[in-house]
Amino acid sequence: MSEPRVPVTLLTGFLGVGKTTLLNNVLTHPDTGRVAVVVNEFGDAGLDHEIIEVTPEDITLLSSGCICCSLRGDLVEAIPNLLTRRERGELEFDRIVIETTGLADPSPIQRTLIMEPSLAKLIKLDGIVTLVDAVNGAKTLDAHFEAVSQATMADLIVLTKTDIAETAQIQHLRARLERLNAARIIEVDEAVAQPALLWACSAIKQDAPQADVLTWLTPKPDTAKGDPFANLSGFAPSAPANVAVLSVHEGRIESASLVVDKPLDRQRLGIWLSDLIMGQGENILRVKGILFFKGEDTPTVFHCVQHTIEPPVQLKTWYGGDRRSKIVIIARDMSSSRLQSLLSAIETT
Ligand SMILES: Nc1nc2c(ncn2[C@@H]2O[C@H](COP(=O)(O)OP(=O)(O)OP(=O)(O)O)[C@@H](O)[C@H]2O)c(=O)[nH]1
Repeated sequence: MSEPRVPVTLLTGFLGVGKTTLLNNVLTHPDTGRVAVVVNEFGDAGLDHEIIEVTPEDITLLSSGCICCSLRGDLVEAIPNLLTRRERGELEFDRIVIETTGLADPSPIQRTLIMEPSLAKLIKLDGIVTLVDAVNGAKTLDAHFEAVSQATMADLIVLTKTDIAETAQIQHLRARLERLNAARIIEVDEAVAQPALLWACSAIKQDAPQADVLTWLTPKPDTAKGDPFANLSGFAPSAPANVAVLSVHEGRIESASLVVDKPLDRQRLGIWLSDLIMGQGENILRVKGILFFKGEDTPTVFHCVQHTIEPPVQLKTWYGGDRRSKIVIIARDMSSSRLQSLLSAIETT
């Protein structure tokens, strides 16, 4: 059965990173289908909706506030309104992009999109795309936890302003981001040339190709070690020489990962996950994984953000011999040994 829900992409990134510029490039690309845009602007002086180059009817503006803290109610109304207008034939679109304010923490928005019953039946969160400025990104990560949170939440990170950044600056920032998040990192030119890279970048879908699932979970196989899951957590085992000392904000972020050889019990794993989220939800930025359950031929992919568990999805196909479950936790203000011990409890389930 085809997916009736409309895919929604959350486009985030700090103030001035280049969200509107990328969106304009994507919307005018001949390969981009029909996209409805929801723009959230902070304060009364927002102009983004005036400089986005799609027809005004295709843009819904949520102004004077930030959707992560005050305007989630508006979002709950804006999306059904767009879909009603599509049903009436007033608008044509196949996907929705929400451009957040630069100060937005994506996790509460993500929670609204997944958990709000009136939205969950209409839309499917297609992925969180976070833009990071190659010139100013390092300073922004130093100064703003929102920027760290945006980078940590991403299913895909797009480096902007690479045209005016030094090569060393880009490498340095990449290494720093890789320590925060296992998500794939591309440069803005790639996204402009091939906008489809921005879509479906989360692997939470039944027909996700195996390679995409592995990239989503483990984008950087450590070929030197011959173990594709050596970088499972997205954190390098030790800081590469060119990585700056982490900012106080990044210092609050820890991660841990686990690979389990034997098939898991679906019910018990569910209890483990609920206990984790109920007990530690405030601090859990992300849990994601691929799980092989007893008696099931294909694995199940899942992810959670803070208190939100997105409904797990069992993949239709899986080839190859590696049938180990792999789980990553990224959290703030929790030690990696604490995370590791929470994860280890899975092995006794
Ligand atoms: N050189 C260069 N400039 C860029 C790039 N992307 C964006 N800019 C410039 O950066 C400035 C901010 O870009 P916007 O697209 O408005 O950024 P934004 O993230 O939408 O900004 P806010 O909505 O204020 O958060 C503009 O002057 C853009 O022309 C890029 O890849 N390279």
